[in-house]
Amino acid sequence: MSGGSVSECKEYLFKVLVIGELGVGKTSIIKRYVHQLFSQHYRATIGVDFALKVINWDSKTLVRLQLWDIAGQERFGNMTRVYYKEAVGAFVVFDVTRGSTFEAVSKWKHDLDSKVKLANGSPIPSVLLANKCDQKKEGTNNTSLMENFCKETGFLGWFETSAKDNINVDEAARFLVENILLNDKGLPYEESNGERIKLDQETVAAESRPGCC
Ligand SMILES: Nc1nc2c(ncn2[C@@H]2O[C@H](COP(=O)(O)OP(=O)(O)OP(=O)(O)O)[C@@H](O)[C@H]2O)c(=O)[nH]1
Repeated sequence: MSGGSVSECKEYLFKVLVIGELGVGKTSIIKRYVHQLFSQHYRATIGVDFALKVINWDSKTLVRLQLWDIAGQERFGNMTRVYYKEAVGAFVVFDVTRGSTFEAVSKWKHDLDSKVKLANGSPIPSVLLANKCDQKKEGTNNTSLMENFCKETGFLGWFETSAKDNINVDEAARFLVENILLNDKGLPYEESNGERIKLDQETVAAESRPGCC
């Protein structure tokens, strides 16, 4: 009897945080990524919300990306330590139309790095999202400034995103997952088995998983 193909398949559950100031578009980015939806209507997130994206990464790897949408109003409170626990990656989001939200990025990054680490003590991989780029003033090019900022603050990289126009959302997620997989620190799904985090069924959207494993 031939065998082995099932056991060769790896499944991961990655907890990824989405943090940043109030109203920068955290919920919208997740909605765009998971449901391909966008709404102009603003409803502040209270506490934390979850969404799940299942990615057939390749023929042997399935990634369950659990996105934790942490309300901007939860800023640096005691609860963030609880929310951050066991995260293996993060997006820090700011709104390109509001400078104050960019100024707050360093604080979010510092808060993140002080509260969660990889098993080897390194900061978890994080990516900076300059959201609402559909509203960016024409002719502004901050590429070198942003690259320097990422180097100084320890972000792996940055993307201009628009949840509204679906710009770079998938690309940013792919980039982060690639880096998380390099660390390979996610728990194999069998070990975590859904017990670690109870998902709110109403906010969970799982894609079907054709073809993999
Ligand atoms: N033009 C534009 N508007 C956006 C974009 N992303 C989000 N918005 C709008 O910005 C507002 C806030 O978006 P949310 O996704 O609720 O922001 P949030 O960061 O989750 O807010 P909190 O949960 O309160 O911290 C909403 O009115 C969205 O429609 C974008 O890429 N472009």
